[in-house]
Parts: sequence; structure tokens; C-alpha cells
Amino acid sequence: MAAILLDGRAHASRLRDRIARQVTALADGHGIAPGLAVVLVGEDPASQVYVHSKGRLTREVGMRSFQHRLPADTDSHTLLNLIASLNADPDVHGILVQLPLPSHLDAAAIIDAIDPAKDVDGFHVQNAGRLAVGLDAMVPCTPLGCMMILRDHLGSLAGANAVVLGRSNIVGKPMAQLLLAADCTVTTAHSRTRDIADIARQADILVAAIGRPGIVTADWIKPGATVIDVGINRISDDEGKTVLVGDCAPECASVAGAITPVPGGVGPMTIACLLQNTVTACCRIAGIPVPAV
Ligand SMILES: NC(=O)C1=CN([C@@H]2O[C@H](COP(=O)(O)OP(=O)(O)OC[C@H]3O[C@@H](n4cnc5c(N)ncnc54)[C@H](OP(=O)(O)O)[C@@H]3O)[C@@H](O)[C@H]2O)C=CC1
Ligand SMILES: Nc1nc(=O)c2c([nH]1)NC[C@@H]1CN(c3ccc(C(=O)N[C@@H](CCC(=O)O)C(=O)O)cc3)C=[N+]21
Repeated sequence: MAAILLDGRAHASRLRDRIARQVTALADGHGIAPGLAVVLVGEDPASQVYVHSKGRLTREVGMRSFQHRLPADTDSHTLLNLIASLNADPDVHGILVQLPLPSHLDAAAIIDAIDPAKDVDGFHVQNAGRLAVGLDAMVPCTPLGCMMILRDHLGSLAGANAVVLGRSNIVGKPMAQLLLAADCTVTTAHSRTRDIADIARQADILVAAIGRPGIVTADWIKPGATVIDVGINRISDDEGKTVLVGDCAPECASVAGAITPVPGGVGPMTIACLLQNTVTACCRIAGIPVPAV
């Protein structure tokens, strides 16, 4: 039987509608407009596309968008000065520095300079630590979006065997933390994991965040499992056209119970969660609750 397709695009669109209502309530009730600053260093074409669509969707929900495009040879001093000015700017509630950064810049040091209260990516060690110990934190957007899709489809996740493929700081590790907080039994696998297909096949919930097209094949999947495909891989199709594919091969959909498509799955949820985190950051900074609308 073919898997249910978990439509991230539709879910993200509903989420953005709610965010737009929250933004209206903040304007009407408090005279505040949440603002998101996105910093892009260099001219990576994929990053330019993301930054452009983040700006468009930010304005679409009624928030303010500030974009800073810096040349690829920007030095760390200049970038740190920009971050300091965004930290101090009362119109800016969220700061995102697009990754990857050019190799001469130390991404960890740059992220460390962002005010944790404005770290809408949730990449700052303070936010990673707060998530790990169960305190209120800014939660990384991609894992947050994956959790929303899972909860929408499954309801309670308690007791499920969850396997996360990948252990990066931006996807795999925070994903595992969130699944653990939702009472799953969590296994994290990576490039040094032995018998990875056997481990993946134990999963009621399988999250693939490796970044290799089609590495997850049908034999990695427990029949009926819920599969979240985080991978975004650009490959050439038979006619030489560039297409976007996930980490899961197409035949996975004939074994899984439900699966997110690529494109149209996790990606749109990531951007919607970035907007949600900006509203959350704005409300926390202003000391008011997120409007319940
Ligand atoms: N949809 C979205 O919104 C987003 C999608 N992405 C996509 O998700 C994917 C992962 O991103 P990210 O976490 O940043 O990537 P990283 O390259 O930082 O991490 C990849 C992880 O996969 C593991 N890995 C690599 N090769 C293998 C293998 N052969 N078998 C098992 N594990 C392997 C690595 O293991 P090790 O640690 O041992 O090296 C690592 O932990 C990418 O395709 C990226 O484009 C990312 C962010 C957002
Ligand atoms: N500081 C930082 N924060 C990030 O969150 C961050 C980042 N850097 N660097 C790059 C990755 C990747 N990422 C994606 C966001 C949206 C889609 C997305 O919307 N994808 C669409 C398709 C878009 C297309 O066609 O290219 C989809 O899957 O349907 C994909 C990937 C955020 N990232």
C-alpha cells in the first residue's frame, strides 16, 4: 500500500495564517511589529534563493524583514560588528546568519555572538543547552517543523521507537532531543554506525537527515513506519535538469505508512517555524504572552 503523503506545504501555509493573526494581535494590542534580520555572506545560489523566500514570507505575515547581504570576503570583525548592531536594535527580534558561512569565518564564534534571546535558529549554545535540560529555549526550526508534522499525524509519540539518521547540531541532535522530550525511545545513527539499515528498520518514527540522495532504501523501513525526510539534495535528472530529492529513495513510499515528500515536506515547515520563532522571541523580549488566536 502506498504511504500517506504528509503535506508540509499545506501545514506550513496554515501555520503562516495563524502567525499572521498573531502579528495582527500584537500590532492591535501592543503596537509591536516583530522584525527578522537575515544575514547572508557570499553568493551561494541556493542560499540566495532561501534568503529571498524568507524575506517574502516574513513580509507576507506582516512582520518586518531586514536583509543584510555581505560580500564573500567579509572579515569576522565586520560581521561581528553587524551582529552587535542587530543585537542592540529594538526593531530586530530575530537574527539568522545563513549557513554555511565562507570557510575563513568561524561559524561557532559568529553564532556565539548572537543575543540568545534573538537566536531564532536556536543554534546558540545557551539555547542548545536549555533544550537539552528541558528549559524554555529557542528550538531549531527544522526539528521543530518535523515535530509539528509528527504530532499532527500521530498525536502522542510516547513510547515510539524513533531513529534519527544524522547528528548535526542544526538537525540531528536537536531532533533527537525533541523526540526524547516527547517520550520516544531515541537512537541516533551517523556515518560510523554499524548495520545502519537494521537500526533504521526498528523505527516506528524514522527521521532521515544525512544529505545523500536516496541513501535510505525501502529495506531500511519498518512496514507502516512514519518517515520524515529532511534531506534536500540537488541532482541532475535524466535530461540534465536540476531536481530536488530527499534522502529517501522513491520506493520507501511503498513500505512506510506515511512519509514527507521532497520538495513540499519539511522545507516549507522550516521557514514557517522561523517566523513562529520570531514571534516567540518578540513576545519574550516584550514580556507578553504569544497571542492565542
Ligand atoms: N528541509 C530543511 O529545512 C533542511 C534540510 N537540510 C538538509 O538535511 C540534510 C542534513 O543536513 P545537516 O544536518 O546540516 O548535514 P551535515 O552534513 O551537517 O550532517 C550530516 C549527518 O549525516 C551523517 N552521515 C553522512 N553520511 C552518512 C552515511 N553514509 N550514513 C549515515 N550517516 C551519514 C553525518 O555523520 P557524521 O556526523 O559521522 O559525519 C552527519 O551526522 C541535508 O540534505 C540538508 O540539505 C538541512 C537543514 C534544513
Ligand atoms: N542559519 C540557517 N538556518 C537555516 O534554517 C538554514 C540555513 N542556515 N542554511 C541552509 C538550511 C536549509 N534550509 C532550508 C529551508 C527551507 C527549505 C525549503 O523551503 N525547501 C523547499 C524547496 C525550495 C527549493 O525549491 O529550493 C521544499 O523542500 O519544498 C529548504 C532548506 C534552511 N537552512
